[in-house]
Parts: sequence; structure tokens; C-alpha cells
Amino acid sequence: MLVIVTIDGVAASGKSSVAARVAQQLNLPFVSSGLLYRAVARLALKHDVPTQDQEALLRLLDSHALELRPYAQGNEVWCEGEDLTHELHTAEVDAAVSRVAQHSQLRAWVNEQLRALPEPFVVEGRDMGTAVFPQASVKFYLTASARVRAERRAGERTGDVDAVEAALRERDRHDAAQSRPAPDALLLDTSNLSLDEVVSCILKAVPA
Ligand SMILES: Nc1ncnc2c1ncn2[C@@H]1O[C@H](COP(=O)(O)OP(=O)(O)OP(=O)(O)O)[C@@H](O)[C@H]1O
Ligand SMILES: Nc1ccn([C@@H]2O[C@H](COP(=O)(O)O)[C@@H](O)[C@H]2O)c(=O)n1
Repeated sequence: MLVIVTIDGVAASGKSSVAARVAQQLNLPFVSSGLLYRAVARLALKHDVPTQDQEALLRLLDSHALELRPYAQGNEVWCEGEDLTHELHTAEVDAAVSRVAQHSQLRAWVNEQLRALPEPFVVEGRDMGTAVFPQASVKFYLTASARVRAERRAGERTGDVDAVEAALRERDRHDAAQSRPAPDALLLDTSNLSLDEVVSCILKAVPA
């Protein structure tokens, strides 16, 4: 019986898009761990809290309750009655989030939120199959060339592909510590695969 499916990978490798479709096919909720880190970064920017200051970030979380709401069609993050979701995928948050994610106590807070979610689900991120859910039923790790990822990301947000590629490479460097594939993860280079082909590969590898 499927309990947890993890889909990890580097920035803009297709984790969220693939996880949402895989979860839909498996009739499971899908969980986006990155949204929690993004929400903390957004709150820090909104309240002028330095992302280098772990204690200040923890105090911010104490005074502003964040809630991740996983739905089949996508996740939402709410903060005291306000839906923050539409503010979380911006270049400003992209530039701040990796620094937030480097703090061990912030990571522990995110992991506590994720482990409290009712199973089963598909969960995407960087370290779902390693640090957070090592016991997962089946694990995948997505990669793609930085150029292909930049072209895909530039396709959904306005922006120069070269600048997007440079930003993705920067985020990859900052995220490297928590972005290693689990030894038992199936690695998928999606550079030359369509979204449907990636989803199909994953569904074929999920035990019945
Ligand atoms: N295999 C693919 N072929 C073509 N386009 C893809 C593929 N996978 C994802 N995409 C597109 O690339 C863009 C980025 O995908 P997505 O947001 O799912 O990546 P991500 O890994 O979740 O990104 P981030 O780490 O920044 O949250 C989206 O527009 C998505 O539709
Ligand atoms: N499991 C995770 C997920 C995310 N992060 C950090 O959050 C950033 C945004 O994540 P996206 O999946 O939305 O791109 C990411 O760049 C990491 O800094 C993480 O550390 N661990």
C-alpha cells in the first residue's frame, strides 16, 4: 500500500508540476514543501526581518502562524486568515528563500509541519526522500540542464533566459547541501522529456 511518494529535485526541474499530476493519477493529495520555505521568506521580506537572523525568523513564526493546506489541484499557504500563495513565486522570494532554508531550526519547523500531515500523499522538495521521509514507499529525483530549466521558468515568468539561468545556478549552489538524491531514489533527467513523459515514467515505477 502506497503511503508516501517523494519527488525531489533541483530548482525548476518540474517537481511541482510533476507531483501534482502524479498525485492526481494516484488519487492522492500532493504536498509542496518549498511553499513553506517560500512563505517564511515572504514574511521576512514583508516584515523587514533579515533572512540571516534565525532567531528573528523563529520569533516571526511565533507571531505569524503559517498553515500549509495541501489540495489535489495545488497547495495554499495561509497566514492568519490571509492566503499568501499568490505572493510566493516571485524573483524576490526566489532570491531570499535559500538563505532562510539554510537555518537548521527553520528546517526542523518545516519538517515538523510536513510530518504532521495525514498520510498518504505525494510530497515534493529537496530532501523529502532523505531527511524528512526516508521511509517513503517510492522516491524520485528530477534533474534537467540549467539551460532547459531556465527556458521553462522564463516561459512561465517574464524574464531574460540568461538571467533566469544565472539565478537558478545560484539557487542550486545555495541549496546543494539539502539537495542530494536518496540512494534508493529513481533519478530522472527531464531535459529531453515532456511533462507527460516524466509523469508516465514515474507512474510506471510506482508499485501497484
Ligand atoms: N518535462 C517538462 N517539459 C516541459 N516543461 C516542463 C517540464 N517539467 C516542468 N515543466 C515546466 O517548467 C516550469 C517549472 O516547473 P515547476 O514549477 O513544476 O518546477 P519546480 O521544480 O517545482 O520549480 P521550483 O523548484 O522553482 O518550485 C513550469 O512551467 C512547468 O510547466
Ligand atoms: N525540501 C525543501 C524544499 C525547498 N527548500 C528551499 O526552498 C526553496 C524553494 O523551494 P521550491 O521547491 O519552491 O523551489 C528552495 O530553493 C530551497 O532553498 C529546501 O531547502 N528544502
